[in-house]
Amino acid sequence: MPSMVFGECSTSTASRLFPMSLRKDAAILVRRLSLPRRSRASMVPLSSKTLAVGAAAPTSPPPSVAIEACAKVIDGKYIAKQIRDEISAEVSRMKEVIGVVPGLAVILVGDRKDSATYVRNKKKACESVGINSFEVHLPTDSKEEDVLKFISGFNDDPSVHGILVQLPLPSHMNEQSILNAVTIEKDVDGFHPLNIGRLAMRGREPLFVPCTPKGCIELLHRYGVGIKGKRAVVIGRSNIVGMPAALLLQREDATISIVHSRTQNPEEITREADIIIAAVGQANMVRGTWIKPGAVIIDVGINPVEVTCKLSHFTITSCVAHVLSIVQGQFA
Ligand SMILES: NC(=O)C1=CN([C@@H]2O[C@H](COP(=O)(O)OP(=O)(O)OC[C@H]3O[C@@H](n4cnc5c(N)ncnc54)[C@H](OP(=O)(O)O)[C@@H]3O)[C@@H](O)[C@H]2O)C=CC1
Ligand SMILES: Nc1nc(=O)c2c([nH]1)NC[C@@H]1CN(c3ccc(C(=O)N[C@@H](CCC(=O)O)C(=O)O)cc3)C=[N+]21
Repeated sequence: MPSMVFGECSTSTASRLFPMSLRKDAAILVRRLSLPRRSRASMVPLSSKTLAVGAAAPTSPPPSVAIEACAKVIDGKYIAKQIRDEISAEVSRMKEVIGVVPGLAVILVGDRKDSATYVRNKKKACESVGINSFEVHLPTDSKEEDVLKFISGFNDDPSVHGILVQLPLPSHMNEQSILNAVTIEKDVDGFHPLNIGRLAMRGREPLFVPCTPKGCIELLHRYGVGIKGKRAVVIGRSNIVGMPAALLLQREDATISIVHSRTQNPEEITREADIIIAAVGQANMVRGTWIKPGAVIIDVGINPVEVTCKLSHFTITSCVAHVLSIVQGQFA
C-alpha cells in the first residue's frame, strides 16, 4: 500500500508528487522505502505543514533533490514490523497466562492467483507471530453448502478464534449468505453486517473492524496525524475498504466526504481534504492539482500500471508488482 508524506517545500504541488513508475527517480522511492529506519521513535510526529502523496502519479517526475528535500514517507513497513512484534509478545503472554494459542481459519474458494497469494501471506504472517492457521482450499465449482459446512465447523471449533472467507467468491455463490454464516465473535474481517452495523452506530462497538481501513487509521495514529475535526475524503465506497474507512474516520471525529464513480468534480472535494484515503481500482486517478498542500494521503489501491523503463517500454506486471510489494509492504 503506497503511502507517502511530503513536507512543505517551495516547489509547486504537482512537482512535489512522486511518480509511481520505474523511472530513474522511482528508484529513490524504492530505496527510501526500503531503508531500515531504526532510529525512528514508535510515533513519528509530522509537522502540521505536511503534504502526503500516495495515489498520485504525475506526468513527469520531479527532480530527485526536491524529493529528498520535501518527502516524508509514512513508513508502513516499519510500523508493520512494530505491530507484528507487539502481537508476537501478546500471543506469547496469552499462551503463558491462559494457555491459549490463537487460531485463524482461512477459506479460499477457486484458483485466483492474487487470492492465493493473499492467503499465503496471511499464513506466513500468522506463523511469524505464533498464531495457528488452518486453511481450507476448495475448487471453484464447489457448492455454497460446502463452504457453509466448513464455516459451521470452524464456528464450533474452540481452537479457531477467527474465520476469514477470502473474497471474491466464485460468482455462483451468494457472498451475503456466506459472510452472514460466520459467527460475529470470529468475524476477523469485520464483514458481518452486525459488525459493520455496530461500526456505523454511535455508542456501539464492533467486535472486529475490516483490516485495511483499520491499518490506515493505525498509520495515522502512529505517525501522530491528528484526525479529530479534520476534513477527510475517502475515494471509493466498497464494503471492504472505502465504506468502513469513512466510518472509522467519522468515529475519530473527522468530517467525511466520500468520492465515488458518480461524483462530479471530485477534485474540488479532495482539494478540501486534510486527509485522503484512496481506495480505487483505478491507477493514476488522483493528480497533484487535486491535493491541498499539507494534506496526508494514504493510498491502498493495488493497480498494475504501464511504466517506462530506461531500456524498454512495456506493461510490466512483475516489475510493478515488485515496486508495489515494496510500497504495499508499508501496510502489510
Ligand atoms: N492494500 C490493501 O490492503 C487492499 C487493497 N485493495 C485495493 O484497493 C483498491 C480498491 O479496492 P476495493 O475497494 O475492493 O474495490 P472496488 O472495486 O470494490 O471499489 C472501488 C471503488 O472505487 C470507486 N471508483 C472507481 N472508479 C472511480 C472513479 N473514476 N472515481 C471515483 N471513484 C471511483 C468505485 O465507485 P462506485 O462505488 O461508484 O462503483 C468503488 O466505490 C483496489 O485497487 C484493490 O486492489 C483492496 C483491498 C485491500
Ligand atoms: N476476506 C477478505 N479479506 C480481505 O482483507 C481481502 C479479501 N478478502 N480479498 C482481497 C482483498 C485484498 N486485500 C489485500 C490485503 C493486503 C494487501 C497487501 O498488503 N499486499 C502486499 C503484501 C506485501 C507483503 O506481504 O509483504 C503486496 O501484495 O505486495 C493486498 C491486498 C485484502 N483483501
